[in-house]
Amino acid sequence: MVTTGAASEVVLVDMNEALAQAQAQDIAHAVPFTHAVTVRAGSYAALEGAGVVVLSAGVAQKPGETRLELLERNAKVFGAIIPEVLKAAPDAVLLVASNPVDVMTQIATRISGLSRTRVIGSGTVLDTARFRALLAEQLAVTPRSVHAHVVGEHGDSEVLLWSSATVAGLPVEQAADQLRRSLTAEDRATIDEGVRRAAYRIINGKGHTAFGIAGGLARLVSAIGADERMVATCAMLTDDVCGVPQVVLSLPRVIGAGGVLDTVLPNLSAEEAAALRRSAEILKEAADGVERRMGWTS
Ligand SMILES: NC(=O)C1=CN([C@@H]2O[C@H](COP(=O)(O)OP(=O)(O)OC[C@H]3O[C@@H](n4cnc5c(N)ncnc54)[C@H](O)[C@@H]3O)[C@@H](O)[C@H]2O)C=CC1
Ligand SMILES: CC(=O)C(=O)O
Repeated sequence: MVTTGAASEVVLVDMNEALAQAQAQDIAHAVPFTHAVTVRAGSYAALEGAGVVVLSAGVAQKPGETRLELLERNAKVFGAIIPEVLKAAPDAVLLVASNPVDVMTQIATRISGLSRTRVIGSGTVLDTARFRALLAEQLAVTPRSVHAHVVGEHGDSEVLLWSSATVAGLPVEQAADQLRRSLTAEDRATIDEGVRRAAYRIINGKGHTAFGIAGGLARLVSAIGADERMVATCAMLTDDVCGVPQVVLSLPRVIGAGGVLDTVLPNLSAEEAAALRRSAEILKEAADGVERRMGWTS
């Protein structure tokens, strides 16, 4: 947020106060090279007046662990922090990053009691970025010129929408032909694996992922602050996805002041629709299970 000027003030709140202080100081020392942003650590009370609160507290995956395995532990963390956040910043948009981000968005919606449009999960924003980056590399163009989306779970069952992916208005296969680049079934499988398994690989190498999600969250904060009506694949509680009712997952959403302003359902091939339905079923089952175990439903 500091390097892009997404906010004028950034406050870090963490149960580890010494860590929050140290991070805030370190980041503040980058400000002379970036934008006019103030950065500080604080208690929940310091969130007063915040337009957006990013929820990223909790535990992260260890090497080999799936995102869904974090569910129980992070649900308890949200039970503790969301009431505190809302006391200080009752009008903020909640932007959820903690994993499993889709189900955590459902939990945040329930605990906060806010309108579903004000509780956004970063969802597959990062996977969409990874898809665009890998396709761009394959086609030798900049990722900004690749229009492609990942929908469904931010996790193992996510769905890469190859059928609607375009470059210069052309389906990617035709663009690859004109650009004299290979895009065989094998290339596509490599890209699919590269997107779907990216977090596992990065966590194996450095213990956590940070830069990609930071870029995505900062971009979403800008879009909300400036009422941009930017389309991004964010997670939100949705009435029906391919026949699965009341499920939180990612679809292209219009993001602006106040949160999610609208949702667009892309054209899906039969295979993509079946995969999205499967992803919705997995998330629904995980969310229903944690709601039962936390005693929120009978
Ligand atoms: N949505 C996405 O695309 C991504 C999500 N993540 C998720 O974000 C979360 C955080 O990841 P990292 O920053 O790498 O982990 P981390 O362990 O470095 O940071 C988590 C922080 O939460 C704090 N915390 C824990 N319980 C708390 C409580 N009750 N109140 C206040 N603070 C509390 C800890 O003190 C710690 O500093 C994880 O769930 C991770 O899986 C990480 C990267 C990408
Ligand atoms: C950690 C995580 O969810 C990611 O980098 O995709």
